[in-house]
Amino acid sequence: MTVDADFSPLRTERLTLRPLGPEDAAQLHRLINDWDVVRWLSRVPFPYPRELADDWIASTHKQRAAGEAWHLAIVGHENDKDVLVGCVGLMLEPGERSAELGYWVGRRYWGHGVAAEAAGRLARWGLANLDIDRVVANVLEENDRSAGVLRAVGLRESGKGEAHFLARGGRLPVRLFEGGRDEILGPFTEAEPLPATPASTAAVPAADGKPLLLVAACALVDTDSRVLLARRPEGKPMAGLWEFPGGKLDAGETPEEALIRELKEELDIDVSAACLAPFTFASHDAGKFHLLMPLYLCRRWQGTITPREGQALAWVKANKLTDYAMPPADKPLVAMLRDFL
Ligand SMILES: Nc1nc2c([nH]c(=O)n2[C@@H]2O[C@H](COP(=O)(O)OP(=O)(O)OP(=O)(O)O)[C@@H](O)[C@H]2O)c(=O)[nH]1
Repeated sequence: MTVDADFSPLRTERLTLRPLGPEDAAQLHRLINDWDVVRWLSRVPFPYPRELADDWIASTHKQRAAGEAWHLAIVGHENDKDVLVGCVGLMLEPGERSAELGYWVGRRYWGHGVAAEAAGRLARWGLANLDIDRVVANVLEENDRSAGVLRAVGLRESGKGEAHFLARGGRLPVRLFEGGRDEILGPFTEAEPLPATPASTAAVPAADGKPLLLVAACALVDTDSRVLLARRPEGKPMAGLWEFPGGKLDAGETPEEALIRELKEELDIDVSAACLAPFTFASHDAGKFHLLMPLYLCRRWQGTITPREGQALAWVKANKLTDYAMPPADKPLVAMLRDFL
């Protein structure tokens, strides 16, 4: 298997998505030089010259290094061996906060749900790790099978358009698809389980009849008045959104105690309660529950901030906070921080 230092392979139950290597060129060419595959693809010629496989594989590394596109090999496991079965890609749309999803699977691997499994994995990775809020795609008007794949990933049909199909030598009608974070990662309110311990839900329901979820959060502020944001990692509801470090209260904890514990667990820093200054709070209807989140300010801590849960971190100037996509509950907090700092 190709090991690419800049990209850790993504795994699903049956598949591995990894960067393509020169050794994939022959198999890639065997699979894609097939009219039944190419006729559905817009940017692929037919017949497909063997050298193009090498050139295209090389270009995928450049595009990934430039942060423009992530084209990956879909690798399955057959008779205890890894085999290339197709490709999947996500291409950023400059200035749009969206990326275009594309994929193809070799004919002999059709009918096993490979495309949906691979495309779904890459779409979820993209929403959690790239600066996008939407995944878009298009399929040739009569390509019902691919439309089904996109629906399985969580995209919905949003309109009609036209695209150039290289192998067919012209523009043809396409169906446009798109999906946002809620559709592809699952809606926050349904995916988010209520806390296992009742400690962070108040005994008395909120006025709207929903349990109150108590979360303590903290704006760590450095000497340049920048605020630390942490990105919710893949697998959590609202993955890819930026938030203030913190978390739910455990049984018997005060908000300060919860925060001190969370800051240690998430960032490996020691904070004393005396350094946590109450700043403001969020009160937000999150669907199944009502979120009540005190936000503290902290300018002093001990230790080096280290992302212990694999989360991306960013030190952000107050006037740049709105450039970061955050959960809806945080929006009023950002405005207050901007005015204060
Ligand atoms: N820490 C934090 N949580 C926030 C913010 N904004 C916001 O809506 N939340 C919500 O508050 C809840 C905190 O949950 P969490 O999942 O981070 O809590 P946790 O650390 O206890 O995580 P865990 O349940 O995965 O162990 C989530 O529903 C989260 O979406 C924020 O700025 N910081």
